[in-house]
Amino acid sequence: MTEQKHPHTDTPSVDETIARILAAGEASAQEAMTEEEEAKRRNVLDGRARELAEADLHTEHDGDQYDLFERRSLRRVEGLSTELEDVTEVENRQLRLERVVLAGLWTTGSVAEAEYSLRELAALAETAGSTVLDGFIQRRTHPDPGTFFGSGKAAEIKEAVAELGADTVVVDSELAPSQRRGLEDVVKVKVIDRTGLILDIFAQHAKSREGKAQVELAQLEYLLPRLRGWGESMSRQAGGQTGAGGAGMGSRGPGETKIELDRRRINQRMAKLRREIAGMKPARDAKRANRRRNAVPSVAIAGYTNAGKSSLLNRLTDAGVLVENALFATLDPTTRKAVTPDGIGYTLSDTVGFVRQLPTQLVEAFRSTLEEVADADLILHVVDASHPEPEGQIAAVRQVLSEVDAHTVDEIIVLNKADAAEDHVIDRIKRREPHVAVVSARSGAGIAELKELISESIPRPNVPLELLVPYEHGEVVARLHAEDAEILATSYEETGTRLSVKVRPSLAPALAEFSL
Ligand SMILES: Nc1nc2c(ncn2[C@@H]2O[C@H](COP(=O)(O)OP(=O)(O)OP(=O)(O)O)[C@@H](O)[C@H]2O)c(=O)[nH]1
Ligand SMILES: [Mg+2]
Repeated sequence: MTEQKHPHTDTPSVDETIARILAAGEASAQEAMTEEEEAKRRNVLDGRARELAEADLHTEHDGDQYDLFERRSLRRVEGLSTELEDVTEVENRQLRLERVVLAGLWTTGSVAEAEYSLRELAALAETAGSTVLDGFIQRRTHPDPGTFFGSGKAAEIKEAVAELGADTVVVDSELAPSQRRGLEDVVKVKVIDRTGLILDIFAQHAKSREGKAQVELAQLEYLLPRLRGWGESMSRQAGGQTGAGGAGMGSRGPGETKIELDRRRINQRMAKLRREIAGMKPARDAKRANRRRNAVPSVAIAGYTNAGKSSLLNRLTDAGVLVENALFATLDPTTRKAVTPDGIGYTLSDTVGFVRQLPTQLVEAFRSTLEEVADADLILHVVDASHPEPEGQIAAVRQVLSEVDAHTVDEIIVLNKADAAEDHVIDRIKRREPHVAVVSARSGAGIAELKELISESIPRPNVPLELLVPYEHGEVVARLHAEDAEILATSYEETGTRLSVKVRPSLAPALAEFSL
């Protein structure tokens, strides 16, 4: 990511930027910290920034990663867009983020939490293809109703924007439409919020027809209530009809007609998308029903974005799924066949990553995809153990899981990136969680143990049978080996092969004639 990022020598590096974010946070925190604490926090920040900048490392299990090549070749090139003459031109559905300034409000919790959140916003912005120039945190109990930040901070942001030549301010919350507009009027460049940014990344990464439809639906849902803001600016542009005239006049002006037209078009488009998405469900349901009929256990991989879900899928199945050190690399679920060490087959699905404040529009639009997680026999909840605050990520993931009714499914916490994690963090989580596996998808450490744990945790064949299979029916023995049967004992007698097995209920009737 770094190679195309520094067209000017005076462009600050990400590390410098992140360091400044930290400095700003510290200034507002007014907390005395020991040197040691300070050094530790600084490392955490540096590490994060480095991590997203460093070249990706792939294992042989990740395959050729053709998608990654394609995605890289589509990355935005800085400096191609024309400056906005008028901020009211902002068009939500095609954000052109390039040189951005981040700003967040710190209302509750510790300063560290506010920083994690802003640092994550920096990673999100980078994933969307922009260069992060600076970041601000304001300590304030309530957002300003007009401009979100207080007037002093808003002016400071405006100065930074002008000085650094930023074209966008990204706010680390969801803004009310009027606040977004109010802040834009102060800083004079476009303002987008966290939700808009996440939607933009999803739009860039969606590949399948279903994924694209889901993202578009979420974007339109986000846009609809914000239309009024855009409409007002349009009529303002058209000559100020809404100016001093009050609501009556504004609602009858040409701008209003346009809003209504837009609104109707958007509603029609949303209805069409909903129908399309619903239309894709039967194929998925059929697949699921088929799996259920054959009693193939299903395991879903879920977890925070960038936790290593795709890497783990590749490690467990050699699937060659896209692995990228970017947020929301995977949007389209991939399902692969896997087998336990003792030969029981199961399906393993990779899913879209979660994030704090995952836009509700996305949870809704992706509901059909996420329902597969709820339908699984087991969830592998992958956690980046090298992250400074894994517990916060676990909580955010569980929040989304409960929104899609997946919180009752059996769960194994898979502490990934053990190669880069600190032991005390791993110990801390192990003490708190009942089912934990510690692995490194990168090095392969702990993978064998995880496979055993999966094997013990999925529904196993449970109908015990004693069979005597005549030698001329060798195909039956072969089938027992190939199908999901657990072979407990085998002996060879005069009249045939004697087997003590456990099979799935669906297979038992076919074996009745050989039963003892
Ligand atoms: N150090 C270390 N890095 C890892 C490990 N597993 C994955 N990574 C890295 O973490 C980054 C994210 O990996 P992915 O597998 O794409 O993560 P994901 O959870 O699928 O991410 P999304 O699809 O974006 O939600 C990549 O740069 C991986 O190389 C690990 O065990 N150790
Ligand atoms: Mg992934």
